[in-house]
Amino acid sequence: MALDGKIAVVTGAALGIGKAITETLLQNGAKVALLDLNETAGKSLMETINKLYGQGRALFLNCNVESEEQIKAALQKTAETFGGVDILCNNAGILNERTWEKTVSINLVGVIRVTYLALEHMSKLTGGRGGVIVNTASMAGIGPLFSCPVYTATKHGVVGFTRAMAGASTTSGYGVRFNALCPSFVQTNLLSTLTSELGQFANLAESTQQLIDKMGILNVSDVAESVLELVTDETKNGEALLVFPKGKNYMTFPSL
Ligand SMILES: NC(=O)C1=CN([C@@H]2O[C@H](COP(=O)(O)OP(=O)(O)OC[C@H]3O[C@@H](n4cnc5c(N)ncnc54)[C@H](O)[C@@H]3O)[C@@H](O)[C@H]2O)C=CC1
Ligand SMILES: CCCCCC(=O)/C=C/C=C\C/C=C\C/C=C\CCCC(=O)O
Repeated sequence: MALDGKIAVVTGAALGIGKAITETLLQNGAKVALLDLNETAGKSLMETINKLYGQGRALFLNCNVESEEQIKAALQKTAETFGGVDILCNNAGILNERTWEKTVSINLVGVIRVTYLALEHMSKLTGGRGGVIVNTASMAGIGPLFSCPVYTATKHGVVGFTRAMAGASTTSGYGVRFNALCPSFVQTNLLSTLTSELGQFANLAESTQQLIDKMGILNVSDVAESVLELVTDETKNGEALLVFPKGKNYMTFPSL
């Protein structure tokens, strides 16, 4: 899938991995709607984008993925401004084992909520052009992080949702591919604030740090390049792409 002129929506676009995904999609010719609840960071990124790419390639929309109303409005504005939606990157996420219901609401329910509302614009069954959805899960969507059981559960949920939606799309004819991105540890605010967010599992902070030291840390641009692969390679549907500092590979699941 060539990206020239394609229209992308990225959630959690203002910082971290979402910011890098946004920059990579822009560099490859897409127009991007940046959805985030951090208005200060979102507007600042827009200023940079406008200087680099000129006006009209990107649009910042203040949107909390917990709000159906705000998501609907953001998708409508994107479709009106750019002329549809071809690519969705469900990337917004938090790690907080204290406010664990919020973690579920953003990381898992948020992905489902944005996906269903975006499909109204993207699915060929409802007048869309088809396209591709990439969900940022995590390697914790494949294996357990002992210090973050709820975060782990949400990411396993995202991988399962992505694979089931890929099958539903193929069988029903949405014309939309679905893939999950599963990075190991990435240098962002989420990782640097980790120790204060573990709640009742704070005693496991040290063993988690040992795991981080052992696995190493990715930079956001490596992760964004993997998103580009999942977006552009039209053979990929229902995949979970594992991304490590030393390389990447597609997860093989047991066939049932
Ligand atoms: N940093 C890491 O080591 C890894 C992160 N991930 C996942 O990558 C995704 C992005 O995380 P990072 O860039 O590391 O985090 P980050 O904290 O650097 O950035 C997250 C962005 O999402 C936005 N956001 C948070 N809640 C939101 C909401 N309710 N609605 C809209 N926007 C919201 C924030 O304002 C921020 O701009 C998350 O889903 C995370 O679970 C996956 C694997 C590793
Ligand atoms: C705890 C920080 C979480 C940062 C964000 C994230 O999603 C990173 C995940 C990276 C890798 C974890 C994946 C699987 C766990 C593999 C082995 C688990 C060993 C058990 C343990 O000590 O936790």
